[in-house]
Amino acid sequence: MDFFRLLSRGTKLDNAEAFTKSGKPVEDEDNIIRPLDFFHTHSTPAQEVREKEIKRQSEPESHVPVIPYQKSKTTGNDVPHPLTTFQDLVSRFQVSESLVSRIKFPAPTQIQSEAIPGILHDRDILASAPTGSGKTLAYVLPIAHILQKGQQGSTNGIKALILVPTKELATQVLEAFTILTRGATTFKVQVLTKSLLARVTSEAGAKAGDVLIATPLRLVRALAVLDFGSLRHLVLDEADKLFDPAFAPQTDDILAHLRGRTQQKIFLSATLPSSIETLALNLMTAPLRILISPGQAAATVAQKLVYAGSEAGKLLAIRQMLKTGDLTPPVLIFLQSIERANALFHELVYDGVNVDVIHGERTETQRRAVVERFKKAEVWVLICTDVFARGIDVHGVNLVINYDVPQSAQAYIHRIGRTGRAGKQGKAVTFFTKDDVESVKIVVNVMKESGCEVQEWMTRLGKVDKKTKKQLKRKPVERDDISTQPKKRKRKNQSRDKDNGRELSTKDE
Ligand SMILES: Nc1ncnc2c1ncn2[C@@H]1O[C@H](COP(=O)(O)OP(=O)(O)OP(=O)(O)O)[C@@H](O)[C@H]1O
Repeated sequence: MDFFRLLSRGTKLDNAEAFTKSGKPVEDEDNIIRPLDFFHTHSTPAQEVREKEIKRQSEPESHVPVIPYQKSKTTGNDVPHPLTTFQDLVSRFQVSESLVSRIKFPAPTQIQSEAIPGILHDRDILASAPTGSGKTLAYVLPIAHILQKGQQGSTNGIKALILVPTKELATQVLEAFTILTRGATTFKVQVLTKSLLARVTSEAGAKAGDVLIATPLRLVRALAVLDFGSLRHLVLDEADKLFDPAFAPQTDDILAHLRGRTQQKIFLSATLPSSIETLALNLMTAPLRILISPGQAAATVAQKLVYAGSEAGKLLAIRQMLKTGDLTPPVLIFLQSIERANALFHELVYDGVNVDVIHGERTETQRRAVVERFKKAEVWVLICTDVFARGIDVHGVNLVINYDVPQSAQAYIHRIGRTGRAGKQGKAVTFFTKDDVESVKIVVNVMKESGCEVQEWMTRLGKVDKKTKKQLKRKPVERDDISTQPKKRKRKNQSRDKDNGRELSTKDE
C-alpha cells in the first residue's frame, strides 16, 4: 500500500533503530517499533525528575509564565477594547481591588483580554481558544465581579448556570471560583452533586446556590424543581462536547427549559466545528465571536507520531520508555475504550509502574480519588479514556501518549492539550499501526495546521473524506487484544473490572 511505502521511507530517513517485539534490531518493516528520539534529550532517573517537578509546582507566583499571544480575530458589533492588564479592570469596570489582588497571574491571556470586557459589557460570547489558555478565568472573573457587586439584586434563585461535560471539570470550575473569591464572597457557588440533586428534588425550597455548576445528565433531572427565575448568565464550557450525541438530548432540553430567561450566553471551547458555531450563533443575540488559533492544537505541545507496527509494538514501546527513564511523570495515556484502558492498566501494574486508571465505569468516589492522587503526584502514569480529555488542568503533565489514535481532530486536540498548558512546554506522542491508515491522516492534518514540522511522507497522505470521518467518530478501529497475561489472571482482572462497573450502576449517577 502506498501509505506504508511512504511511511517506511520516512521512518528510514529518521535514522532510528528498529526493534522486534523481542527487543532485537531488525530490518523488517512489520512489527517494528522505533525509539522515540525526542525523549532521548534527557534521561534523568524518574525519582529525580519527580522531585524536580514537585519543586517546580511550588515555585513562587512570579515564575508563572506569560502565555504568548497567537493569531486571533474578534468580530461583532462594537467590539470592546481588549484588556491590557488585570489592573485595568479596576479603572475601566470598577472591579474591586480585592478581587483583582487574588489573581495570581502577571497578565491576562489573549482569551481573557478579549472575553472579559465583552462579558462585563453584557455581550453574548462565542469563543474558541487553545487548550490551556485560561478560558475558565475568562468567564469566572467577570461573573464573580458581577455577582459580588450585587448587580443581581438579592433574589434566591440561580443567577449563573455553568454546564460542563464531566464531574471532574465541574469540580475544577468550583475551585476557580473558590480561589478568586475566598473569604470575601457574597454569593454561593455549588456543584450539582448527587447529594445536592437529592436535596433539591426532595426538600421544598432547598437552594442550589447563586452559581450552579452541572453536567447535563444530572441537571436535566432537576430542571423542574430548580429556580431559574433570576438567571442572568449561561455558560457552556466545552460547548461542542455538550452538543455531541452523548449530551445533545439533555443539552437541548436544558436550553429549551431556559429559553427566554437567560440574559447572557457564553459558549467556549478549544474546538468549535462550523456546525456548532452556526447552532450557537442562532441561540445568541449580537454576539462577540472570538477566534484564537481556531482548530489548532496548543503551540506549546511538541507533537510526534510513532509507527508501532502492531498492538504488541505499542506495549513494547511503553516498556522501552519505562526502561530508559523516558516516561517522565506525570504522564497521561489515552485509549479508545474502557476495556482497553483496563487491560493496559493491568499490564503496567504487573510491571510495577506507579499507575492508575480513570474512565466512565469507575465510581464517582474512585474518580475523585484518582484525580487527587494524580494531582498530588502519588500516581505517576494515569491511563484514561476520553472522559479525561476535556478541560482537565493538572499542573505540569509532561507527556500525553495516544496509545490509540483518537477518533476525531477535536478528540486529538483536547487529549494532547492536557500538556503544554499555561505557556509551559509539553510533549505528545501518538502511536499508530496499519489499522490506523485513515485516522492517522486526521492527526497529521492537525499537526500541519498547528505549524508542526511534518515529515515528507506525512505531507503526501491527503485528507480523510467526510464519510470516513463520520464513520471513524461513530465506530472506533477494531484492535487486537492488549493483554499478554495468562488466561486465568486475565479472567480474574476482567471480573474485578466488571465488579467496578456494577458498583457504578448502583452507586453512581
Ligand atoms: N493569565 C494567566 N496567566 C498564566 N496562567 C493562567 C492565566 N489564567 C489562567 N492560567 C492558568 O492556565 C491554566 C489553564 O487554564 P484553563 O484550565 O482555564 O485553560 P482552558 O483554556 O480552559 O483549557 P481547556 O481548553 O483545556 O479547558 C490553569 O492552570 C490556569 O490557572
